[in-house]
Amino acid sequence: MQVNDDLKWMRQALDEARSALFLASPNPRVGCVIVGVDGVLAGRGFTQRAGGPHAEVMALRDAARRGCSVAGATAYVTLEPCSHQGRTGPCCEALTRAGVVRVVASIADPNPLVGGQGLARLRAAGVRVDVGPCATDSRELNLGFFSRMVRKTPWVRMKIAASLDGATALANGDSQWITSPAARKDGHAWRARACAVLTGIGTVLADDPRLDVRAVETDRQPHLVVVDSALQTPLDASLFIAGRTLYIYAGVENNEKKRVLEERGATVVVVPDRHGKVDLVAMMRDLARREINELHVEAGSKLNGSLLRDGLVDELLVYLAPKLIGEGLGMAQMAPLADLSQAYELDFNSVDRVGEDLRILARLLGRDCF
Ligand SMILES: NC(=O)C1=CN([C@@H]2O[C@H](COP(=O)(O)OP(=O)(O)OC[C@H]3O[C@@H](n4cnc5c(N)ncnc54)[C@H](OP(=O)(O)O)[C@@H]3O)[C@@H](O)[C@H]2O)C=CC1
Ligand SMILES: Nc1c(N[C@@H]2O[C@H](COP(=O)(O)O)[C@@H](O)[C@H]2O)[nH]c(=O)[nH]c1=O
Repeated sequence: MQVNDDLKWMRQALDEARSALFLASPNPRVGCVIVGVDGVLAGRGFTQRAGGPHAEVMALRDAARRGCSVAGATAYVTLEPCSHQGRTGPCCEALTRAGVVRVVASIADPNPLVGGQGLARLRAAGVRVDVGPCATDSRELNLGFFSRMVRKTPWVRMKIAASLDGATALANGDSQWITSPAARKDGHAWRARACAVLTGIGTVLADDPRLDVRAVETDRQPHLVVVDSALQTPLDASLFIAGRTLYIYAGVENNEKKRVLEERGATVVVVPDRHGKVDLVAMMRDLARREINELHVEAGSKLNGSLLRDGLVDELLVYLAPKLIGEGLGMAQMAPLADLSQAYELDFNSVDRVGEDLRILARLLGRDCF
């Protein structure tokens, strides 16, 4: 009976966590539900913007607002409560101080600053602790955070808009638009959940894109990352948007260009590979240090091909329009394979219709095993 109740309440806590999808980054999306001794919901909440209250504190505040007692209550939290003084106070203390006697956590926190200590502190304070319900869902919702904490690189999702025959642009570079407004709006929702959007200088020069979130409501814009070896980003490019964090990764030192781009508001990071291009592996590590959990790639076929070659892509988000374009630019430029055993293997996670287009979410095999 208790197992069923635990699942029921943890699913509600997960619903709370999903409300933080666009908001919590770079913190994990966490939800909390507090159930009183009478078995009735006392309070619920989810992680706010970075620096704001965590889910547990929001749920305690909600209970206070409703006038519900939490003495003797059980708290369901989708991630181990934090035990450290970060931008906010430790949540395990807030729970014990409020009189919570049992905490059910979906999964332990992969953050080395927390890693089991939150649960240990709760137990030391006499709180009964259980771990496990809905662990897969909680981790999946925070794959970017888990990836950054465990692998020290972001979770990389490559978005591609293509015709049914796999073209992402005409041979002359024109690509606007291949997919329908509904699919493009859906793409904005995927941008919104990411910590950062990444593109290449080829796309910047061809499209002069903004790569921000406009088609869906959000309180937080993802950062933008441009891969631009020779710092060719034009100073009047549309991607310079006041207030947005912009990183430009270069492959060569050029102090004069760096200075003018930084005056324009960008942060220039030089990570050269052997050819004077951007070292994409070093860039990913650097992005993780800058607290990028989920990275949403919207680049052309050259950069897409290099990211795949370097083993940096975790999943593809492909929109397929019911159009045939014929000769054009492909999804990802790759060296010819010698035989089919070298093909990248993926799993189709989901296939949905969005407007008149198809949306395919496909994960490279084994990428989520960390
Ligand atoms: N339909 C769709 O989903 C999309 C279509 N497009 C289309 O794609 C076209 C642009 O494609 P493309 O020219 O391939 O542009 P990319 O966005 O792939 O940028 C490629 C450039 O990135 C730079 N770069 C730096 N380091 C690396 C590296 N390690 N590996 C690879 N590239 C690196 C290179 O320029 P440098 O050496 O100068 O730094 C390279 O030319 C446009 O026509 C655009 O409309 C673009 C995005 C999405
Ligand atoms: N052509 C194409 C896409 N192209 C992507 O959208 C970028 C433009 O973004 P923005 O300037 O923010 O509107 C462009 O540079 C490229 O990365 N996306 C799609 O969903 N469908 C499409 O058919």
